[in-house]
Amino acid sequence: MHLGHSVSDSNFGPIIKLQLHTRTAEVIMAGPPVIIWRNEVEQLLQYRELTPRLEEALGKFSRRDSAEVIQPVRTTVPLQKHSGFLGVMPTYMENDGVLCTKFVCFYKREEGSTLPATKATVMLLDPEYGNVKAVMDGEVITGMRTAAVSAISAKLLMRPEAEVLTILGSGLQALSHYNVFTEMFSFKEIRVWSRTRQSAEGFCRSVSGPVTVCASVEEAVRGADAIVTVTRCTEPVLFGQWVKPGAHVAAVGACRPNWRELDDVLMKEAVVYTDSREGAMAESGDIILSGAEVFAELGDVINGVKPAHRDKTTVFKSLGMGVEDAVSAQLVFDQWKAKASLP
Ligand SMILES: NC(=O)C1=CN([C@@H]2O[C@H](COP(=O)(O)OP(=O)(O)OC[C@H]3O[C@@H](n4cnc5c(N)ncnc54)[C@H](O)[C@@H]3O)[C@@H](O)[C@H]2O)C=CC1
Ligand SMILES: O=C(O)C1=NCCCC1
Repeated sequence: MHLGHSVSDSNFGPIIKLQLHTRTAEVIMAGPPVIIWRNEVEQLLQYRELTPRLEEALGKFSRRDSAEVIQPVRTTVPLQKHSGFLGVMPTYMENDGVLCTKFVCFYKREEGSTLPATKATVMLLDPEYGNVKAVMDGEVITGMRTAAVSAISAKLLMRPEAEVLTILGSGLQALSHYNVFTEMFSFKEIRVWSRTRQSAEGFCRSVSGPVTVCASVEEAVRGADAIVTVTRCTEPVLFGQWVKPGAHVAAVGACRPNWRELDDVLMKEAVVYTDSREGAMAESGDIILSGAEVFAELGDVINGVKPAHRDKTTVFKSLGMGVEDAVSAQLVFDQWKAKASLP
């Protein structure tokens, strides 16, 4: 460390009358964090760049090397009056110099509510000095990184000859999952089920290709090779008796220990993979209440330490991880700087 200039009161007031490191002065003079809001995040984040970074990050997380990733299970604060939770999701990636926190509020919502299930903000910090470098809208990041991780699970666990994809739910996650699954795979048929035909039809109008609206979950999932569950339900909606043997299920909703999307039959018959074992044991009602065994993390498969049972029925139980937000936010920030021609 070399010492920089002496800064006098006349320049900076009483706050800094110190020998400052040149770098410290730069940080202080760097000004407020940049704000990168929804439209800009949408323009800057692309699956083709995001997905390989997420795959690498899942592998790093599962190595449990504190120089690669420190990411505790998220802290949740109940917002009882609003049937919701605040989740705080810090992550530090020492080797990559990435320090990040996401704040995400998520809600159970009343039957028929059209309010969104989640609202999120992401902060990127300088790990050496602790100043906030960027504040970003977290909605697009949450939508895209969650869908991209489900697509990674399908790449690893779905049968290569898969033809039929079913999406249960028709909200934000349904849309981001449709986008990345159709970008990465070639399905012959895509089906959607939602609680009302109207919202399923609205979903079909919002996407670029043909989607079959199904009247029941059973009709939607019978014979499907890949099933994505992206609902806000708190009781099982997908039952094992309807699921084709060898199908792959990416289960994204039900992120509280007493919430369910999948029934016990499916949980016990399938080989169960998660993003984080600790997260799953703390937060996943589908795992905790069914007593199903977690076979592996996705990162274990990526690292080659656990097999991908493509021949069997597989469930990827996604809870969402801070490291996914950290990698996404760093990518957005890098792209933003490149666009602004900054170092
Ligand atoms: N694993 C992860 O990393 C993440 C999980 N999530 C979870 O994914 C789920 C979907 O999120 P979004 O698409 O953002 O929500 P959204 O509110 O945009 O869409 C939710 C969908 O679930 C349907 N739904 C609501 N209650 C239902 C019920 N009782 N039975 C069946 N369907 C029901 C709605 O009609 C809608 O189609 C939520 O549970 C959310 O908490 C969200 C972000 C990240
Ligand atoms: O990882 C996330 O972000 C979320 N996970 C589950 C619930 C809402 C947000």
